[in-house]
Amino acid sequence: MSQALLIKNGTIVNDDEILKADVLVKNGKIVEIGQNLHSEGAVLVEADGRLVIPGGIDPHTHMQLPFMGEVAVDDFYTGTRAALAGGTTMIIDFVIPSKDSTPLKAYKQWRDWADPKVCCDYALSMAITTWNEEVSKEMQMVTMPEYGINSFKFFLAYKGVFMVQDDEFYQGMLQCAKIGALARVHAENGPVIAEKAKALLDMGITGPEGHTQSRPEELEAEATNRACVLAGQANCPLYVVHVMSKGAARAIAHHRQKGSVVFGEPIAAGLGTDGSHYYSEDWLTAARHVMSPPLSRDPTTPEALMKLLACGELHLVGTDNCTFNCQQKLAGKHDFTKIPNGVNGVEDRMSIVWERGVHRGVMDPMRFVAVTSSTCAKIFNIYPRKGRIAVGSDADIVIWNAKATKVISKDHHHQAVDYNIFEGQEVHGVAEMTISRGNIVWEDGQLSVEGGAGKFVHLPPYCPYVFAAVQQREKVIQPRAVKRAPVEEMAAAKISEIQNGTRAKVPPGGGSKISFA
Ligand SMILES: NC(=O)NCCC(=O)O
Ligand SMILES: [Zn+2]
Ligand SMILES: [Zn+2]
Repeated sequence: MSQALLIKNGTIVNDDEILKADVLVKNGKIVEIGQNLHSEGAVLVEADGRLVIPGGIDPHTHMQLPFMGEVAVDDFYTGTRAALAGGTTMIIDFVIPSKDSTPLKAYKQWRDWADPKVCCDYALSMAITTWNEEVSKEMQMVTMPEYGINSFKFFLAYKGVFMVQDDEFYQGMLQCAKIGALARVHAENGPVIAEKAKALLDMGITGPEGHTQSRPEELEAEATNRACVLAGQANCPLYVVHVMSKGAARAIAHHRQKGSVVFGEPIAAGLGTDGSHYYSEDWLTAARHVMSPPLSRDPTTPEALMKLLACGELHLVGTDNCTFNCQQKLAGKHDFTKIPNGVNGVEDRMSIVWERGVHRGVMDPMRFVAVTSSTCAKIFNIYPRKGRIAVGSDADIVIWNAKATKVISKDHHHQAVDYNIFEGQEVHGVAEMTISRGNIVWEDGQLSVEGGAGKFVHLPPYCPYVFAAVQQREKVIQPRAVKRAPVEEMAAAKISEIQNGTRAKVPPGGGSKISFA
């Protein structure tokens, strides 16, 4: 049981309100919000001049992911500690079964890895990397309450590794719709990328610049559009992970305007830096930025994505945190297709969004809370337990100092990775204190939390925020049969009409509904 906390004189920001009030926390929950609160024995937290916001939720991480022959260096311990230091109190990590595993086996593996190590709360989303009856059944199983999965991710890239074909993706989405789960998609055209990569290598382009040249933005936009079309055909809600380009964002907006239920997730990397690094003459600098889809080569993309987030065309910010040290990146020193894909972000996401969104005047603080926390809680069906400062909500709270600045650097970040793609960037907006489940875990630049302190959060299916419209649509768009007379009768009547050059007579016994004008 955690000690009671009384947060005094702060300004609470939710996604729809800003108010000055005190917040009382007991036993890991918010128990009272009001003016001039007192509580005997509670630890006082002075928040005058600071914002009191719901802890950030990162919807997209890959802690200790085995990928491309390496294992991501930020594990569930270092990764979630770093998250807390940056004001994120919950992550949603991806279970990614290898082609020869199954969803259930992989689920158990991820829980075994994560449960003893996590420092903040976490939930899981399941990737579907193979398609067969068993996988389809296990999808249903893991959406049961004891497992707590309510979303499945399909890769349209990484041919031969995680990629599924369009028909498998479509069938997977039909199953998602049936079991009340959200489909998520990594949208790139895997087969064409594989062709392009081979052609570039044949030309002698082996460096990280080949990574971006093999993955033109059009291939992300094409796959995003295709995914939205197929989701529409399956009447399944869709969530596009790591939206990296304007074209992909445009495809999402286009389908939303047509009535599709589709959400777009840009990531900290795509908002905070760009793809110019791939052309750096320093191989390591370029390789450190290798991720898929690549960072946009268009320098105006980060600001454009931020504006789309601000106006509601994009919805929430993830990180795709999947970190490989320089030594691991060197696996691709002679062949860019072998550079492990992935970058950092889990620690810096909140400050990057504040700096480039709120500080630069693109979005207001309520929208900041929406895109870093509340919308994620709504989409994954845990709102308002998470994502809101409200009585009854979990006490995952950040005391946010909008005036403070920091310079991001690998030298003092808390991640295990030995570089930072935001190196040297000065950001306004800093998590001064992070409270997780009612415990102060980050204060005065110090972390005090142990592995296993975080808890697994079960995500229930059939989230109304995601499913209300598609469920109603399902009723409206039921396939429709036309009632006709038996084809044999019709054929006989037609033949007789043609032979006699006259109208067919009603056959003995009648019964035909065919009318001839
Ligand atoms: N994005 C990336 O490059 N690495 C992590 C795996 C994925 O999400 O595609
Ligand atoms: Zn991906
Ligand atoms: Zn990812």
